[in-house]
Amino acid sequence: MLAIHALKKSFVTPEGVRGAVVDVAEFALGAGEQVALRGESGSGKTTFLHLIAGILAADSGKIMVDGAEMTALGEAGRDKLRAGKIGYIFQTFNLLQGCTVLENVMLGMAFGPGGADRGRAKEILRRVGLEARMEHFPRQLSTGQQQRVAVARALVNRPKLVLADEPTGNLDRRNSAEALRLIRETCRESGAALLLVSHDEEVLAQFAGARDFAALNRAGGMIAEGSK
Ligand SMILES: Nc1ncnc2c1ncn2[C@@H]1O[C@H](COP(=O)(O)OP(=O)(O)OP(=O)(O)O)[C@@H](O)[C@H]1O
Repeated sequence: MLAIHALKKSFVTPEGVRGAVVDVAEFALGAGEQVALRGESGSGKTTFLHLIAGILAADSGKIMVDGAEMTALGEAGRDKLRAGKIGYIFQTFNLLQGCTVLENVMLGMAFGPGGADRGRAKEILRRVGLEARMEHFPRQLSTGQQQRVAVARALVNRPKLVLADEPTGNLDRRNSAEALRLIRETCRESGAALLLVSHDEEVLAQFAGARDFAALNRAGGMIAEGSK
């Protein structure tokens, strides 16, 4: 489902210093597999997930997603591959405040393989328990409900791979447990693989054998002060 080989990404700081942020030799995820990575702030985890999703272009290396090579594509090709195969759940939800719950989910479908499908959007919103909230705006929802919209948007296109970046970081303990359960259940139901990154030990404890992203990433994430 996901295979990564010799993946590298560096950034140039405003001071003109180039530093390696991601350097991952090998990483793989099987179809339907659920894996958690323990990643501290600054470890490069968001950059890693953005590379997999094709939001960022890699400097070198290879990322294969469901048989397609993300790293061989330009920006438009990466956007298309992401829309077709990947769902992304952000810590900050990334909902459009001027759009209703239903519109937020339908926008997520607009670039997907089947185009916008109101019936499917409603079905997934019912699945996450937001049947009565479809015409509400994000600000009218609790944070836990907003994250459920984000989960629905990530899953609406039936992606093969779901990436979750600190998905419970803005939720209290009860909502966090609920959101995690919902993410795992909906991924399982739709056969999507799940790659979740978090520093929350309670979240990580729910996954058998959560791995340290720091052990995987030879670059160590943070660009060191004064490094060249
Ligand atoms: N576009 C960019 N230009 C320059 N440096 C960047 C850029 N994006 C990220 N970085 C740097 O790369 C390093 C890792 O950032 P990243 O966002 O991947 O960390 P993270 O592990 O997700 O941390 P956090 O949880 O705090 O977001 C940081 O030192 C950051 O300053």
